[in-house]
Amino acid sequence: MEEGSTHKNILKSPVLLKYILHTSSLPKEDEQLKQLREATGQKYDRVKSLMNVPVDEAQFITILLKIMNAKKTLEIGVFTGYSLLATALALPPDGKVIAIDMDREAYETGLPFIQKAGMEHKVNFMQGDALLVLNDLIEEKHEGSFDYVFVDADKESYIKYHEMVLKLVKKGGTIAYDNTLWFGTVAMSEDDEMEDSVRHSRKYVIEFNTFIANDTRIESTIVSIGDGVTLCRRI
Ligand SMILES: C[S@@+](CC[C@H](N)C(=O)[O-])C[C@H]1O[C@@H](n2cnc3c(N)ncnc32)[C@H](O)[C@@H]1O
Repeated sequence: MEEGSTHKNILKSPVLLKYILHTSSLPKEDEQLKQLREATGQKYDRVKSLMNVPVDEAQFITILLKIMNAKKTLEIGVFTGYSLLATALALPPDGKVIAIDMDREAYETGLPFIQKAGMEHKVNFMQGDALLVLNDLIEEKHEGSFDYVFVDADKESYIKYHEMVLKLVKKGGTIAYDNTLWFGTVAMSEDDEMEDSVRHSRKYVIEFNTFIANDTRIESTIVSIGDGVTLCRRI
């Protein structure tokens, strides 16, 4: 199978994606990440499996976390844990990632690979609705303490997550929002053809992108990797 063809990617040239992956000094894909993706593909249908972040995006997250010297991180939207394991692997030995998802079964599908990679001690999985768990974290005095937050859950709630995450991330810290180019549809016309499921969340992604572009509490840019990642720096 052509490399990259199983991944959701805004970059439409598989040849260029292959070049990028083979011309980076980071390992293309950790063995346990590879196995986690394969196990996800065996358990879930193709559409669901595509929820794992693509390889080039995971590499981008890896280098970002290392450049930042990130230690305390948060993830909203774990699924089977591809971005979670990539994050844990990039953190120093005493690094931590609090990982929130309502779906424990999906997390447990990926857990054996997190364990085999020797990363379980860095992960604190919290099952529940993300808004409620974030509220608990704020009440439990985690305010202003996270170096990095990755948001990859329901697009309808991105603006609400943003308000809560702004309380949790430290000044100068980074927030990354996944899927903000939404298959490229954010720049398409309302009348263009697209699947109903894509059209449904597109509206929320566009609202979120406009909101972020006008939020003076952060600096932000949209990076055209994966399905689009909005990087924010809390001022
Ligand atoms: C796109 S997937 C995450 C993919 C993951 N980052 C990866 O790389 O494998 C989105 C996840 O968000 C979770 N989710 C959606 N809405 C949620 C909510 N309100 N609270 C907690 N988790 C939620 C879903 O259960 C799903 O597992």
